[in-house]
Amino acid sequence: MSARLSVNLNKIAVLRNSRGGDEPDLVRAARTCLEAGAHGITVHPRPDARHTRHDDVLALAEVCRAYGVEFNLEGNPFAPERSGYAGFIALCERVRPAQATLVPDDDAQLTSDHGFDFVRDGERLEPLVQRLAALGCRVSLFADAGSDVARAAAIGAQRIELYTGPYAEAFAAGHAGTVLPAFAATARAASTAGLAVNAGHDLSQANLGAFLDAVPGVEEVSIGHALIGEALYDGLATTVRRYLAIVSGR
Ligand SMILES: CC(=O)[C@@H](O)[C@H](O)COP(=O)(O)O
Ligand SMILES: NCC(=O)COP(=O)(O)O
Repeated sequence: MSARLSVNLNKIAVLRNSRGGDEPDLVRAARTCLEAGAHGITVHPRPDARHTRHDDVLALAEVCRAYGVEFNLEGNPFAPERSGYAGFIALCERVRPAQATLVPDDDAQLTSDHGFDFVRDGERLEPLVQRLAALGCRVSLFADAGSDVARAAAIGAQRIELYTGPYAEAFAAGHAGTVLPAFAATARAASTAGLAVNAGHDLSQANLGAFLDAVPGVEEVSIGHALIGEALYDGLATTVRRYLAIVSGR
């Protein structure tokens, strides 16, 4: 089984937002990725709208529908709605993404930096997981290596997404081998509990292959920051094809 590649377009939105206006255009970027063979599109709108915004979510959901690929919407279901941000569940009700990935990130965080504590958060997650499942969304929960993933299965999630930030850091420091066993063990525990496994955060062309070789059964990787950065040098379509070459056959 090859892992599928969902391209996160948040960073294109950051560039666009830095000047206002519509360029670079997220819909064009999504089409470019999909025509290059990407299996899906991911965005993670934040309540402060510093990346993708409500209108982006609607437009990208439409593009994914038109291409027959999965739209993966990420967000914190507990973040309160505010002007310009309807709230994660309301957004899911509006666009019914193929996959809703719940992430416990606060406004103050620069980026996502940990998974859920399923023992502590399980009770309040459960009704939201059920609500999203009733909308027809596959529900994936952001999870740290070593977390109690059986509890994620017990509250009705269908997948976990392994938070790979610590792996990327260890890889960059030359000691990926010290953290990979925990990721592999968590993936195996997820699979035993009936959960499929996604992975994401700071994955790159440099570190992706070693991760997929060591961690069994990863079904999808969502990649944005490194991919969009690499695309500045090599072009978006070429970069997506390079990621596809890495994931294929693993
Ligand atoms: C859950 C996750 O890891 C991604 O959604 C990541 O947060 C995207 O990157 P930015 O936070 O830079 O948008
Ligand atoms: N879920 C992870 C994601 O969408 C992309 O994370 P990153 O590659 O931007 O760090």
